Amino acid sequence: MTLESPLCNSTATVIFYAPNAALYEQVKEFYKNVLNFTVDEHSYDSCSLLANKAASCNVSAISLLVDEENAASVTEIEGNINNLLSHKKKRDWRTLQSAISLESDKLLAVIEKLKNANCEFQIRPDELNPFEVYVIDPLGSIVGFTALKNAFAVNESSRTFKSADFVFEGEAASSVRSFLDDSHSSSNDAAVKRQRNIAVMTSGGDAPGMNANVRAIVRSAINKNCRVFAVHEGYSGLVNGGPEYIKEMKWVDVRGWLNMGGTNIGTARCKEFRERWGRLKACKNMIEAGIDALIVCGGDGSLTGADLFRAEWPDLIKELLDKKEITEDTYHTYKHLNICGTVGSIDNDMSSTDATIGAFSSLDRICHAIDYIDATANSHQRAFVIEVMGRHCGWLALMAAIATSADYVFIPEKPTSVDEWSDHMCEAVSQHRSRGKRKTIVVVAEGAISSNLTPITCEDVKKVLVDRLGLDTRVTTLGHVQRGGPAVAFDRFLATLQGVAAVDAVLEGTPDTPSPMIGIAENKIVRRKLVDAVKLTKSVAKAIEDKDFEKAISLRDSEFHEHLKYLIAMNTADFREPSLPVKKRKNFAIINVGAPAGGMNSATYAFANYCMSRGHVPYAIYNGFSGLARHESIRSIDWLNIENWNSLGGSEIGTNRTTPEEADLGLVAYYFEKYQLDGLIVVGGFEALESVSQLEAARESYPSLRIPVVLIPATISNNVPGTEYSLGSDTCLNKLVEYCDIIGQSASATRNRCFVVECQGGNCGYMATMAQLCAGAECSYVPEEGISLEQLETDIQTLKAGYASDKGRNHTGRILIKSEKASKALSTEVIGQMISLESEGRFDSRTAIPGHVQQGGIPSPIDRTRATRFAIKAVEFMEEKWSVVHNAEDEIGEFEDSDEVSATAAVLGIERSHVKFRSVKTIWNNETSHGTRMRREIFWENIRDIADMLVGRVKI
Ligand SMILES: Nc1ncnc2c1ncn2[C@@H]1O[C@H](COP(=O)(O)OP(=O)(O)OP(=O)(O)O)[C@@H](O)[C@H]1O
Ligand SMILES: O=P(O)(O)OC[C@H]1O[C@](O)(CO)[C@@H](O)[C@@H]1O
Ligand SMILES: [Mg+2]
Repeated sequence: MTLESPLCNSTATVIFYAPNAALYEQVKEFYKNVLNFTVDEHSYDSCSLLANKAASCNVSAISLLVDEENAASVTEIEGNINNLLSHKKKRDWRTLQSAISLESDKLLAVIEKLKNANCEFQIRPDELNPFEVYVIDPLGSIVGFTALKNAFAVNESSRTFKSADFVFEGEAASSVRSFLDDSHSSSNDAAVKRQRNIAVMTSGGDAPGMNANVRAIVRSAINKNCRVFAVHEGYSGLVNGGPEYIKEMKWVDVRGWLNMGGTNIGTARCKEFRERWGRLKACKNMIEAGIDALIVCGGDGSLTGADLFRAEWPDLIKELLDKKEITEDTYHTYKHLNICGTVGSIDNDMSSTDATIGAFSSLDRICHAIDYIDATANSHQRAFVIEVMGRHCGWLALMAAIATSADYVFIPEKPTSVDEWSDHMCEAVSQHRSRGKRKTIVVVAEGAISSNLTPITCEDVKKVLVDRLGLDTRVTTLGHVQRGGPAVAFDRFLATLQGVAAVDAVLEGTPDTPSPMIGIAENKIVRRKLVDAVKLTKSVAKAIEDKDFEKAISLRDSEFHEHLKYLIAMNTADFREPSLPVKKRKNFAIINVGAPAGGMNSATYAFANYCMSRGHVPYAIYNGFSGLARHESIRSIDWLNIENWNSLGGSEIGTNRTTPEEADLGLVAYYFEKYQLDGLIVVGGFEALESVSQLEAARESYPSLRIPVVLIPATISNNVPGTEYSLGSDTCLNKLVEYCDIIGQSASATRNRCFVVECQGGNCGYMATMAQLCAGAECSYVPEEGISLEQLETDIQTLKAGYASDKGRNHTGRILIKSEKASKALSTEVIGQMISLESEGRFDSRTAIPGHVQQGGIPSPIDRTRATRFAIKAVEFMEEKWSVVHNAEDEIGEFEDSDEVSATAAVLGIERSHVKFRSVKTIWNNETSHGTRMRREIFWENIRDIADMLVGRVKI
């Protein structure tokens, strides 16, 4: 049914499905006679029809009552709605709710009508100055009317208030049904009664990003009509209970938390919770505080505790009932524990997720420290033994060793025997020294062991280096420095998305759904069964205990396994006998194309080392295709020359945007022939994709180009078709977020000031969107959306309202992010001036442009380690595909192209949860927007919605 309201400034369409005729009539009656909507009638007798309708018309609200029988269709509808959102970019969808803007006199007319019709409704904040009116339709959906131009702005308190009243998103059957029950039975307070109480806790060792996680949980939950409580001091807070430990959180309470290290709600290692009596107390305290759902952010220990609590809950609550400590009613209300884990720990030791919140921040601290130590080690020709945290997990040590090209690493998952470890290490170190290396770095995980499970300490390692190799050796234990400081961008992103997903998960949870844990697989946030994740994590510990190290490694995620294999190969490069027989050894080359991006040098480093370990000759083509064509700038790579490249930004081999056709395709092919190249890795952005596409298309004409070619996307814009991640985008994002933190601090200190920060990214709004999410900026303007005056005005109104409601120390610096190409007419400067003019003297604005700073600097550990992984995968791909393209000839010796052959020119990218090689031809022909020089499909749109939601932005 589509209804149009003459009361509205613009058409408001409500679409609904009611499972029976009586209810259908009731709803129609309500909209038609009570709210005086004009009715344009259609009848829908199935959920799918409704879904189709939803997909085909301009719907701004949807009202659904769904019974159990139709639950499956709800999923279908939600699927359709999501499709609709992603394809048609309709951003004004709200399920199970509608918000209608009216002139204030019309609003008063609505109130009159509701009164006359004897409807239950609420007016907020009060009758004298009403700006929001709510009424519940017979399906249980909230219809809101507001006299304000935009329903979610105004000021902090009303924003919280408003959003708290508006959402029953995606919950479908159970919540709507009980909403309906409540609204039949009782008073104006129905909405308040329906609110769920969600508690959030941080537990175990603190980790950067925990605050971002709590912030996202608090705001997302408030936005979904829930009350949120923080349990302070981890499980101790739950065991002790009471208002001192379990405190309600409001929207403003988490302001500014995004970039704070540690955890502001405290954490603990709580012995009592390990005991049943402690968990019984926790159970009672949770019930007394009225908590319906608990989200625990912590490491493997905390989530093991959470899983145990979940398993025991029925017994615990029954015991409380039997002892008459709770009533029968309470027992029934809280019979099922609704619990969810978000994984926060620097150790990255939890199975079923690629990363835990805090791990990459910690890795960042470690890499910085080792980069610094490198300089002093090099100066004195010393050896350094560096102990890093990670408890029983070697992830931090392994990744740090890769990112800093350490000489050797000790991790618990791959021990050697007591007799052998010193020989192995000494062989690697002495070979590196004999090739001219002046320094030695050995990374030791704090949980390092030998294969009989005896610990290997830094002092043990030092003794061997001194006694056997005579090296001047120092030990550095990095300690808790690794846990401190602000979260890196990735952890803010991970923590925020996990927080939002956790709130969704607990709201969708039913007694029958298994408790979830939120993790990440490559680039995709995933929901896993907590019980399985805990089981798998325990099995790693058990495998180590049983000395089954192969199994331990296989049980860690596949990325861990791969990284370890690659590190071992790279570390023996150039001195062990290559692993391939002579006849399989090849000549492979690497080239950089486009603007510089963090990680380009790591890719060259890993490419060269891995090639050497296999027996291939690694060539570098210097200064792009133009360098090759004009100056024959191609040389084989010398091991010692690239030794410190991992920590260098920019491109050591030089990069430019010239494509082979622009440089001279014939000459390029000639040099490929001359150097007998068997494969090429191109590292770069859009021009690199174009280059690979040209090389692939020219195979028919030039036999020397009939070789596998792999594009490793590398550009800060992250706009390369065929991937959701490009090298350099993480480094850039960190630079930008760091910059925004500093600018934000300046804005805060100056009190009434905001900054418009302009960021790079070409025609792609990815960087601006991510910076908005990770820096907590008020909004971001991107080329894909442009800047409408209406949106700008709304954003300025929100800013004004925000500054007006700031009090005392609550003054916060506000930042707006603008992509350099968001608008042809509205420059950053103009936007800044408009804000200043519109602010009527209440605040002022400044602009800030970080410019090319975003391209440079020390590459982030993510870019370094992914570059390593991708470069080695690319070599493996070339080894595998060489014969496919080399032998692609028909009977008379002509080149014979086919899908299989053309797919040997590939993009190595991340799409959702997978790392994939995909045909450049397919990507170039079907997925590339050649005019705007970027991928056609936008994969980060939901990130924009989340970023906006968490700062309460109103989107027109
Ligand atoms: N098996 C368990 N049963 C009950 N509670 C547990 C269990 N394991 C851990 N916990 C609870 O979780 C708390 C934190 O666990 P732990 O010290 O192992 O840290 P973590 O969550 O693994 O984080 P991190 O390793 O990052 O410090 C413990 O102090 C305890 O209260
Ligand atoms: O801070 P604490 O309690 O000394 O614990 C240190 C441990 O915590 C962690 O930092 C996180 O689990 C481990 O890496 C380390 O072993
Ligand atoms: Mg742990």
